[in-house]
Amino acid sequence: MTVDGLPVPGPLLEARSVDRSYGRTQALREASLSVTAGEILAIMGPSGSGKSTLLHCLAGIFTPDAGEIWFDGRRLDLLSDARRSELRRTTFGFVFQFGQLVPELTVADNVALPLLLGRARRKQAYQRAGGWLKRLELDEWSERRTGELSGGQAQRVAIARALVTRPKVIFADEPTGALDSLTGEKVMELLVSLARQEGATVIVVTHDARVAACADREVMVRDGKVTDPYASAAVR
Ligand SMILES: Nc1ncnc2c1ncn2[C@@H]1O[C@H](COP(=O)(O)OP(=O)(O)OP(=O)(O)O)[C@@H](O)[C@H]1O
Repeated sequence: MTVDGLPVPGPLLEARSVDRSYGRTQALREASLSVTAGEILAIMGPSGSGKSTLLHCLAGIFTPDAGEIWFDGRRLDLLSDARRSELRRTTFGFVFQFGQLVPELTVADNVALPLLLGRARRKQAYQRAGGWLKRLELDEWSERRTGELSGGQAQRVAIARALVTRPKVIFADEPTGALDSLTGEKVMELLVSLARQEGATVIVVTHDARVAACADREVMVRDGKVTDPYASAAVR
C-alpha cells in the first residue's frame, strides 16, 4: 500500500478474530489487533477482560482456539512449539510485573542468560550484558544477586535482559504494577526511550493511565474484545 507515492508499512504483528478459552471461561472472543513496526502500544481494560491472554497469544506463548496470529508476514500460530519458542528467545523480549529474574544468579548472569540460552559465546554474552548494564546505570550492581535490588532496579535489570537480544518486539505485562507511581513512570519512560533507540516495537499491558500515556496508541480490551477507546468515546 502507498500514500502519496510513499510505501506505508504493513502490520508487524496482528491478531485476527482470536478466540481463547480456559475451560468454560472464554477469555478472548474474536479479538483483533494490529501493531506496526516501531509502535509503542498500550493495552488497557478492566481486570479479567483478557489483556494478558491477548498478550500471550500475540507472543506465541498460547495458541488461539480460533483465529490467526501473524508476525512479520507469517502465521505465528501455525508454527511448531519449538519454532515458537525459538522466536520468543531470538526475536521477542519480555518484561513482567515482578521482573522474574533468577534470584540465585547475579545481575550480570540474568542479563547474559538469554544470549547464553541462544548459545552465544560466554565472553561475548557477558560483554553485551555489561554494555546494557552500563547503559542502564546498573554496572556497579552487576556482581550482586538480584534479591538485593530495589523494585525499580530489578525492573531495569529486566529491561536490560529483554533488550539484550535486540528483539523486534518487547511484550510487557504490567511492568510497573509492583512499583510506586513515580518509579513506575521512570521505568516506563526508560523502556520506551530505549525501545525507540533500538527500533523495537513495545506492547504493554497496564492498568495505569500514566504508563499508557507514554505509548503512541492505546487500545481497550473489554469482555475479550479489543476496542479503540477513542472510537468508543465517540459513540457514547
Ligand atoms: N489459567 C487460567 N485458568 C482459568 N481461567 C483463567 C486463567 N487465566 C485467566 N483466566 C480467566 O480468563 C479471563 C481473562 O484473564 P486475563 O488474565 O487475560 O485478563 P486480564 O485483563 O489480563 O486481567 P488482569 O488485569 O486482572 O490481569 C478471566 O476471566 C480470568 O479469570
